[in-house]
Amino acid sequence: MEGDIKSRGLFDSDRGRSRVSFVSVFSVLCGFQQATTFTASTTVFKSKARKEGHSYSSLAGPAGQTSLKERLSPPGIPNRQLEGEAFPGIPKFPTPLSAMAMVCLSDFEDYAKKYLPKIAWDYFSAGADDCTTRDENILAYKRIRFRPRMLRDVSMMDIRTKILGSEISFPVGIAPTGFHQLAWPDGEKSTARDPPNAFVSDSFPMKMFLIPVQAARAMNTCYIASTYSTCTLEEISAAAPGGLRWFQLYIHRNRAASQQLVQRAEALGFRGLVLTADLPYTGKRRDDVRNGFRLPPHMKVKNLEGAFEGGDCSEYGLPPNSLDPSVTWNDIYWLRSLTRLPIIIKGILTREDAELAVRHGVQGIIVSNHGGRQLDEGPATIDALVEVVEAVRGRVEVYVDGGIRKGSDVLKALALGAKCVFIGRPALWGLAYKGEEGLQDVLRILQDEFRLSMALAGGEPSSRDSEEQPGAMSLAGVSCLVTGAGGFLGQRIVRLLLEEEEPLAEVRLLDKAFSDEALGRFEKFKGKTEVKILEGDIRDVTFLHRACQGVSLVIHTASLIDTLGLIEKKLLWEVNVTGTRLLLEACVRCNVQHFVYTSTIEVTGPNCKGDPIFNGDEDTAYESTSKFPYAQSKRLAEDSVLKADGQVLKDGGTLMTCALRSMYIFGEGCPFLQGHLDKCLLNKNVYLRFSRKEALVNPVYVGNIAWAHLQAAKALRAPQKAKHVRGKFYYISDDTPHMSYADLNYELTKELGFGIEPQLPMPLTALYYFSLLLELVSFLLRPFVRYIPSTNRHLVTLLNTPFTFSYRKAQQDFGYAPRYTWEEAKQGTGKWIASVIPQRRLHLQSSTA
Ligand SMILES: Cc1cc2nc3c(=O)[nH]c(=O)nc-3n(C[C@H](O)[C@H](O)[C@H](O)COP(=O)(O)O)c2cc1C
Ligand SMILES: CCCCCCC(=O)C(=O)O
Repeated sequence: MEGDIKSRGLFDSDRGRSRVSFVSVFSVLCGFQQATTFTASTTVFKSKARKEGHSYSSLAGPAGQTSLKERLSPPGIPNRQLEGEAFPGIPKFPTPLSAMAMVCLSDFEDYAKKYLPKIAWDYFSAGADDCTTRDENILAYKRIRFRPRMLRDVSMMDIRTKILGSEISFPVGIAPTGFHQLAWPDGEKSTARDPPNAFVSDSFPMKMFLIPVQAARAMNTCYIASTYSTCTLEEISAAAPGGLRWFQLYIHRNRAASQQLVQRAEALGFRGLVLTADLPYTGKRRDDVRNGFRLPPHMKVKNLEGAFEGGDCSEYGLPPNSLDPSVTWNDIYWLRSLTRLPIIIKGILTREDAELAVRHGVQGIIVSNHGGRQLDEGPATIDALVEVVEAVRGRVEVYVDGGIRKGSDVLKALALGAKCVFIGRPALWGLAYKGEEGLQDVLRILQDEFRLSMALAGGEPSSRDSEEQPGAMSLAGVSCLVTGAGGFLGQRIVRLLLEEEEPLAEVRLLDKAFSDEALGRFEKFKGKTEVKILEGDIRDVTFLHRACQGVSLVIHTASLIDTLGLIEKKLLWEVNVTGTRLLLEACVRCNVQHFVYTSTIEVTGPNCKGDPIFNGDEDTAYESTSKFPYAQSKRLAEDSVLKADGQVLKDGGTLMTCALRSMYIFGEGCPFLQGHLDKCLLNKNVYLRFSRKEALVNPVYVGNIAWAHLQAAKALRAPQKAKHVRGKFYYISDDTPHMSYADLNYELTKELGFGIEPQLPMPLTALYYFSLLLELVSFLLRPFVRYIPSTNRHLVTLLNTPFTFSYRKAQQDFGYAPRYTWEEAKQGTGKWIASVIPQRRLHLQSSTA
């Protein structure tokens, strides 16, 4: 059907716009500035002379099998002390080796430096040439300063994050490093074992930050296993089945060997493929040259055993020149043809390469300079991060490694846009200290420091950009299409868009038809923004195509709402599901980048068992069994919207979407409130009680849910926020007190002298079976007459199940905060109800006469 597009420039004057100023609840966490003095406490690389060290030969015993105690026990200290045994009569701690002595990561460094064989230490600590970049990685962090914020309730902080869809306990993973057996006999098996066995921190002062027990105990992090591991991939994955592992690949001249490695890793359950891009040749590490670095005979690059001919393993365990220096960007396509694993490229330092990485379809970027071991005098990674994050604009995840030695370094990296950081050498020092336990200690200290820094800085780095980047959270100059613009919510969204302090370029209002009242209301909010009215059908592809042309943001509220089963399922599907999918397709064709979908709490429930939820959130597990057509149609539509996130637009851009699951919406113009009011007027000004008092829900005021749409749209446009928001759904409630639906009607109007029935018309169970009976009657009559009962089981459950949700995640991720208080919402709505009473009475009189 051809849509009738009435495109009129409604408003041409900009006077009289009301002022909207948004004061973000979450604001800048971190900025950075140059420090005037360097405190350079990291002198370990330069000034500390080594006192003693093992000789290289002590690593390999007669049969290449020296025991752990022999290998790591420092001269003069009995081996048993390493196992925590006390000398007879001497207390177990403090000793220089007890975990209590290890306070920060440099303690582990000191330990490793002191007790590792010199050749191993030198290999681990090596940087290329003068080690300028290696040291700069650390110094650059010291030049960055926080702008701490106060009084922001940091009593509960959730430090979990997700990388490529997998949750990790805090944003630190283990970078790929070679030859872990040089640090600990079990080598990479110990490293792999660590993350899933991680800990719950009980060290002071972290108790006060403990997040809910289940989350804390199930801690996990990501380990990237190197091609140059001294254990096989099979051994590594068997050591910690189920742990989150990625595999790091160097491409060798023997491509078949590389291909086989990739496929082995995928089959073994590694969940990401990290291609290291910065090592076509090995950088010049002077100490390795001086030491004539070779692996001891009992250690091998086990994953590549047999891949190369000849016994010369003089270049880091493999024959010289076995790496392929001819690798190019096109090899990403080759890798893509070998595996379905997400590809993460490691070693990116410039915006140009970041753009190429995105264009070649990688899923993640690790900003890295290989710990300063490759090109010397390139940038510190934390400095390069800023440039890469800007270039990537939220299209793929960005991580960083190099120089992270403190929890506050992690916070800085996150504040500057990294999704997660990786540690290289510190993990090796932990291993050298006590194998997997030592690595756990390193992670625990880093985690505690991170949490403490975050609390002291005043909150989460994800929220840093709202004040920091002027314009980042704005719709200035945007062309926006609002579907369902003539509806109760749509109208309010349009009003807020037109009231934006920084005007949009254009707002297109799409609906099947607009009432004159609605058009009149829009007129009131006229401003600088051009407004176009588009009347047509959401199922009309041509109409949608024209509506989306030249638009960069779509707010899709159009939907048929049906709690009674009044609407034919086919029509409900066509509008709610097919209409949404057609609109998404039109967005892809017309290069619309941002899409906000109005979903509903009914997508979640309540389910037919009436399982309650109190103060739930996006992570609350719930069996959503409702087959009610409206709920189902919204669930499918929401699913399509969230799955569309990341779709490539016709011009090569990316579609970014999110969905807002709205609570029941009340406010001026609410059709449901009007329906209840009519019944109340007919019942001698007493509201019917259709929900029991205990069935607490938290409805949302229309001004607040409309505001959430604008906030979500702004967040999708701001790269720092978009990465958190894209592809996600959010519950949107506000500070309306929790009460039953029936009590809401009463609360809004009690000042007008209305009352409410004290009880349900019959006990809840009876009401439920009565509804079932009516449904049966309706079913039996269907061949003869269409009878829609006034109640049904779904409605009884919906109205009588406690179901409340917090808006905390929306607040965290995109700074949503209700714009109107409950008092304001109540007053505005109450006034509106009062204003419509006379005309409703007249209407009722005439229709009952
Ligand atoms: C001893 C050592 C071995 C390394 N081996 C690898 C490797 O096999 N593959 C790789 O991609 N990066 C390797 N790297 C680089 C690390 O993945 C990481 O980029 C670097 O260590 C981060 O710096 P940091 O040590 O300051 O944390 C190695 C680094 C070190 C120190
Ligand atoms: C021939 C390349 C050897 C690399 C060994 C591991 C590594 O990346 C490193 O930096 O060391």
